[in-house]
Order: sequence, then structure tokens, then C-alpha cells
Amino acid sequence: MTHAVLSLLKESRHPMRIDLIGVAGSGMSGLALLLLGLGHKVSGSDKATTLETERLQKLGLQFFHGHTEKEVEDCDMVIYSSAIKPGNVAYEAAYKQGIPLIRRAEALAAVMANKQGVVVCGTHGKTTTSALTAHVLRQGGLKPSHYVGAEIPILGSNAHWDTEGELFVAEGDESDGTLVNFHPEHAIVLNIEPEHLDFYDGIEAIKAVFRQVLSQTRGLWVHCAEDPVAREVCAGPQGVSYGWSREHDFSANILSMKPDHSEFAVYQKDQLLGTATLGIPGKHNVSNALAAIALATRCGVSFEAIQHALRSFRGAKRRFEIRHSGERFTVVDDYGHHPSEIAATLATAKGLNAKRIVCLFQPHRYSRTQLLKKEFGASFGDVDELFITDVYPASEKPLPGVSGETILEEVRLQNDHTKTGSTPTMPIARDKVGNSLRPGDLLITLGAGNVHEVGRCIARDLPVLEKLCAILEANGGGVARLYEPMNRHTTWLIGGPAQYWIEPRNEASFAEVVRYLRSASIPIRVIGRGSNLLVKDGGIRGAVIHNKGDFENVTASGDLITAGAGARLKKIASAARNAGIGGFEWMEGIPGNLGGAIRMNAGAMGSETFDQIVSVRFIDTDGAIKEKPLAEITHHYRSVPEFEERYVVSAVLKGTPAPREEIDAKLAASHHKRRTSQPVGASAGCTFKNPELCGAGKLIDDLALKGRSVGKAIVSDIHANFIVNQGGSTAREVLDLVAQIKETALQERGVTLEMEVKVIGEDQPLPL
Ligand SMILES: NC(=O)C1=CN([C@@H]2O[C@H](COP(=O)(O)OP(=O)(O)OC[C@H]3O[C@@H](n4cnc5c(N)ncnc54)[C@H](OP(=O)(O)O)[C@@H]3O)[C@@H](O)[C@H]2O)C=CC1
Ligand SMILES: C=C(O[C@H]1[C@H](O)[C@@H](CO)O[C@H](OP(=O)(O)OP(=O)(O)OC[C@H]2O[C@@H](n3ccc(=O)[nH]c3=O)[C@H](O)[C@@H]2O)[C@@H]1NC(C)=O)C(=O)O
Repeated sequence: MTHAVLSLLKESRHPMRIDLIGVAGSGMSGLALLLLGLGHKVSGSDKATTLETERLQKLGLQFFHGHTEKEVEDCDMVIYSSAIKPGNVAYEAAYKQGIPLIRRAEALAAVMANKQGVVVCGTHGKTTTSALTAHVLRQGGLKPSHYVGAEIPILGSNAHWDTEGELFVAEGDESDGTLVNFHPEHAIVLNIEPEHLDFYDGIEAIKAVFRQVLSQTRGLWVHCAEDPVAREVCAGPQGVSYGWSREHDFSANILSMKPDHSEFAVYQKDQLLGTATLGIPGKHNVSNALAAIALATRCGVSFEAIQHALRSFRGAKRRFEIRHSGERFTVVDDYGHHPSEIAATLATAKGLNAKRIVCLFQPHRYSRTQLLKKEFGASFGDVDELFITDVYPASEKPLPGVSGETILEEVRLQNDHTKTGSTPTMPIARDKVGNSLRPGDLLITLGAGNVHEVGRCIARDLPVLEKLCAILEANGGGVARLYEPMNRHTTWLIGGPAQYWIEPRNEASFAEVVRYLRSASIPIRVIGRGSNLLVKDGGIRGAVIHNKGDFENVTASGDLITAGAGARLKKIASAARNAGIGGFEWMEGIPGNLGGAIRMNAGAMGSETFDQIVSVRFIDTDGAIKEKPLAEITHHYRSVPEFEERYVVSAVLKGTPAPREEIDAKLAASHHKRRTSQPVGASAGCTFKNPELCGAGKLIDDLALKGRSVGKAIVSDIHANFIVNQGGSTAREVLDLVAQIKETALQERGVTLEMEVKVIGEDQPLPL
């Protein structure tokens, strides 16, 4: 029965009613395109609706969202993806009704029988080579049909049925032995290495599959003679060899390798056919191009048409795909997931002469990770900084003890010059990898799973980072980074990443950065030492500016102190003391900077910042630098709204001349008071503002909440208005504890506590 319908599929004269279970996958959607092209009535189901299924529907596919018995009604045959297992409702319905159930590879082989098939097989490079071959044959006017494993923009889609042309180029999949279904006209064998060892016993079993396909191939066995196993299995009168040496039937001599293309001379035996430019980078791709050149030449395509086709070729998605190419950063994404592919891709990356190569690798399948761990360990030698995620299971069950760490350990054993880091999940990978990038870096995301999402997210944010770096460089330097962890910049040691972190060093660069961010509608937040901030665990969207360099300066003259927004209050207190100016002693133990202190009108020991302000210099909302005297600045207890949208650059503060001993005595008193009444652990000082009638600390203490904790966040035993992070606390934990305290104060004393600490940021991380 199955045999009979397959025979019918081999003859396009018999339109049938065919259903595909799992139609959204790249292989199945390609098959659906071919069947529609052949004139069959096609339906299909999938749990996912993708752009691909939408496109297929426009071409006539009857699509079912989710699998159902209904889809197989009146079908002549049902084709199922390897991801579909017995038990699937559509599969079972077809089985019960006696409808022939056919595997994808069998159906594809039957479709191919309508034409002269060219099957492209091998361990690495199949997609690129099958796409190149189809493109070259098409440019040569032969109107080939094609079926390749990925979307190739230049071919229009992953599969195409051409009613006119004779040839049909198909990517063959050797992973599960179904390659033996093909009886093609020609075969291209790229390389044969131990892979898919979950299915094969070893290299001999793999060779046997290749040998069988070749024995079923009527015409040419085009093969890469540089690969010893491919050379061995393709030896014989049908063999057409290619490689780097003139002794092969076709060979190349590389003339130049560029980031996005290569140039090489092509020889047929000793005869120079001419030079060619290939529109994708890498020596391995020149080798792949030779396969297409050899086959197309033997099929009668002129070298001129081949040259034209190679020059215009653009790669498959996820094959050394350049995601960002700027003056300072490059991001490349590649599907490589086998050690040889990784080494070849990294060698191409190395050829681009970046300052550093940063790589994020997502291992694919537990079985491959375990079996090839040594080879993986050896394949990252070209990388300066390597991050590895957890394994992408690809329908496998986890194997005990096998994870991204398995490969990291091997890398550490085999190579001590690569810096390594573990980034288990995709959001963590995005944040760590993005944060590690420095001007001059090339980032490459590698793997067959969903690691490309990280590259896409980083590439989306890099144009802004490029611009920020350019502004800082043009204005005397500074630092800009992606996804800076805010727990590094808050005294609470809590907080998710800031999307853009910027450290301008002077007024001009600060003002220019603010002007640019405003024009690009990117939210701005200026922070000081983060001593009064709770940054939520999802981090901060937009830009966070932190003043360094010139902004840290403090000078004393007469009874005046001039200080930058980035000057520590402790430093101001000490400069005043050294200049014999009294009145600044209260600043001694406050962990913040002047900018934050002005914005918050910080205070202690009965004094506050605005008691001493003479004038404040700031960046106005239009980006211009302005200055205002004290009289024109409205200020309240712990709040100066004026500086919410305007950013403090520096200020002049006034004290009163005082004897050194008197200042020292006050400093010591302040120090003593703090040491005896406040905890030393990580906190943001007082959590709540003091309500009108009583101190918040005393109130919380009276409510017996000292020692109350949520996770690692605890109400201090020393001062009840301090919440201490005992190590690794999250913002969520602090906020839950805050909520408990507020509720108790309201219920038991009728007091509404208001937070003094500013809570900023988002609960959820930046989406990938
Ligand atoms: N009395 C005490 O014992 C303690 C007092 N404090 C005080 O808390 C404050 C925190 O200081 P710090 O750690 O440096 O600040 P933070 O980094 O905690 O920043 C707090 C807020 O200050 C604003 N800010 C910071 N720099 C500037 C600037 N240049 N221009 C305008 N606004 C700015 C921002 O407010 P926004 O973006 O919302 O406008 C920011 O969210 C200080 O006032 C500090 O003295 C802190 C701990 C203990
Ligand atoms: C810590 C901060 O500032 C602090 C600043 O350091 C100190 C010292 O001048 O005065 C304020 O605290 P505070 O009002 O709690 O002052 P404290 O002197 O520590 O306490 C006031 C009174 O409450 C009592 N108290 C305090 C904490 C406690 O757990 N139990 C208790 O009984 C103290 O013994 C004291 O009698 C500022 N807090 C606010 C919200 O204004 C901050 O802003 O982050």
C-alpha cells in the first residue's frame, strides 16, 4: 500500500490529497511547497503558527493549528515529521483508517524521482552547498527545483518546484539513515565525519550509508578530495574530485579573503577557468563553491554564468550571518554546532582581524556534547572570551552530568588563553555577553538551537552603543557598555542590568550624551553611588549615566567648596576639614555623591544639603549648561523636583571657617553616632522617610519588626529603618519586606510609611 502511493508520488500526473503532520518545521514546510508545486491537494497541522505556515496557506495549504483527526479525512497519504511520535492524534487516526503513513525523507525521495536529482550530502556545509548549487544552476538557465534545510533569501524560499527544469537539488540528511531512500542522478559528498553517534555505531556505519546512496546514483560522485573519507567512498569512475591541489578534477587557489567575500582562481585539471568572487566569507565556503562549480560545469553551465552566480550569492540565514557591522562592534551568527564546523567558522572570524573574538556557544543535544566533548574542547582556540549556555536538548532527554560545563571544563583543560564563563540561560547569556563587549570586539553566536536570539537582541542595541562610544571619544573619553549589572553600582548590591551604561568624564561629553539620548527618545537616569536606590531585578530600560573623571573633583577656596556631581560626600567633608571650613561634618559618613545629595536634599545630624548650597550648575532640559543660585531653587525635605529632568554637573557650597579641632570633634561625633547606631552591612541607609510624629526607625522597632526577613533581606537589629542584604538578596525580597512593614505600621499604628529609597527599574528582564 505504502509502496503503491510512493509510486504515485513519483509521477506528478496523479494529483492526490496529502496531509503533513508537523508542517511548520523547515524540512516539512519545504516538502509542502514541493507537493503544492506538483499540483497535489495539501493540508498540514502544527502546534506552532509561523510566517512559513502563513505563506504556505497563501499558496493553498489547508492549515490546522494543532493536530486533529479531521486533517487526515479522505487523505491518500499522510507524511509525518520525525518530531511526531506514535500517539499523536492525527497519526493514530490515519493509522486506524489504513491511510499510508510516510516519513518525510521517503516522501522527499519519491518527489525527487520526478526529476534528475542532485543530492548534496556530508557532515558539514550541506545547506550552503545545496543553495549555492541551486543558485548556480538557476543562473545558468537550467531552471532547477530545490529543497534546502534553511531559508535562503537569494533563492526566495527553502524549496521550489520548477515545472520546466530537469534538475532537482536536494540537501540530504544523513542523521537518521534515511539518506538511503535517494536514487539521484548525481551526488555531492562534502565530507564524512563521526556525527549523530546516537544513531550510528561509528564511522563504518556512516560510510555504509554513503556507499549505498552512491551505488544508487546514476551519474557523478562530486566529492571533496581533501576529506579522506569522502575521497575513499567516492573513488571510482563516477568520481569527480575537487580540492586545493591541481591534481584534482577541479581546484582553487585563494587570492584574497575578506570579511564578506573571497576571491580565488579556479582550475579544471591544469586549465585555468578564470577567477571567481564568492559573496560569502571563509575558506570552507570556497571549497563548497568548488562542489557547485564542478557539478554545474559538468551540467554544461558556462564559467561566465558561474562567476556571476557566485558573486551574487548571499548565505543562508544563520550561516556566518552578519547581524551588526559597525565601526566598533561586529556581531555574527552561525549555526555551527559540531567541533569541525565551529573551528571552520571561528577561523573565518579570525580572518576578519577583530581586536578580540567573543563567542557564545549553545551546545546542541546531550548525546553530542557527551560524545564529542574532547573535540569541542579543542575547537575554541581562536576565541578570546568564551561563554557557554546549557545544552539545547532538541527533543533529547537530559543525560546526568552533561551540560555546558562539560565543554567548558574541556576548554579549560586544553587551552589556557581563552577566558571562559558559564551563562546557563538565554537572558543571562545576553546580559553577560553584551556586558563583556568592548570596542573592537567581534561577537559570534554559535549553535543550532535558539542562541541566535541573543545575537539579535545585542545587535538591536549596538547601534545606540556605537553612537554613545563615538560621542565619548570625540569629547575626551569615557566608558559606555551594554547591560551593566546594577548590583555593582548600588550600596544594597541589588539590581538587574542597565540597558546602556555611560560614564562621561566631563561636562561637554555629559551634555552631548544627554542631547543625543533625548533626540533618540531613550529614557535617561543619572545615578550617583546608588546609595539611595533599589533597582528592580528586571533592570533599567534606557540609559543610566554615572559621572566620573572631572565630576569627582573637589576644590576649596575661602569658605567655599566647589565640587563635581560625582564627588563623594565623604571627600567633600574631608576637603572642607583640610581647608578649615566647618559645617560639612554631617557628610562624613554618608555613602552618596553630591549629585544624588542635591537631587534628594540629603541630610543627617540635623543638617541638609540645601543648608549649604550657594549655586548649582546643571544641564538644562534643552541640553545647555546653566547655573542657578540657591534663591531660585525650590527644595523640600529629601526632594528637589527641579533636578528630576535637569542634571547636576557641579555646585558651590558654603561653610563657615572653624578651628580644625572643632571640625575634628564633630567628625568624630558623627562617625561615632553612625558606627553605634547604624549597621555596616549592605543597605541603602534609611528605607523610609521619617513620618511627622515619630522616627521611622523607632516605630518599626516598637512594632517588633527587627530581624523580620524575606529571603536574604532582613530588618536590621541595630537600626530598624535599615534593611540589610545578607548576600544575594533580590529586589523582590526587599519589596516584599517593605510591604510587610508598611502594612503592619498602618494596621497597628495608623501610620502610612513612605519610602525614602527610590525604587526604579522593571520587574521583568528586557525581552529577548
Ligand atoms: N543620611 C544618610 O545616612 C544617607 C543619605 N543618603 C543620601 O541619598 C542620596 C543618594 O546619593 P547617591 O548614592 O549618590 O545617589 P543615588 O545613586 O542613590 O541616586 C539617587 C537619585 O539621585 C538622582 N541623581 C543622582 N545624581 C544626579 C545628578 N547628577 N543630577 C540629578 N539627579 C541626580 C537621581 O534621581 P532621579 O533620577 O530620580 O531624578 C537618582 O535616582 C544622597 O542624597 C545621599 O546623600 C544615602 C544613604 C544614607
Ligand atoms: C540613614 C539616613 O539618614 C539618617 C541619618 O543618618 C540619621 C542621623 O542623622 O538621621 C536620620 O535617621 P533617624 O531619624 O532614624 O535618626 P537616628 O538618630 O538614627 O534615630 C532617631 C531615634 O530613633 C531611635 N531608634 C532608631 C532606630 C531603631 O531601630 N530604634 C530606635 O529606637 C534612636 O535611638 C533615636 O532616638 C536620617 N534618616 C532620615 C530618614 O532622615 C538616610 O537618609 O538614609
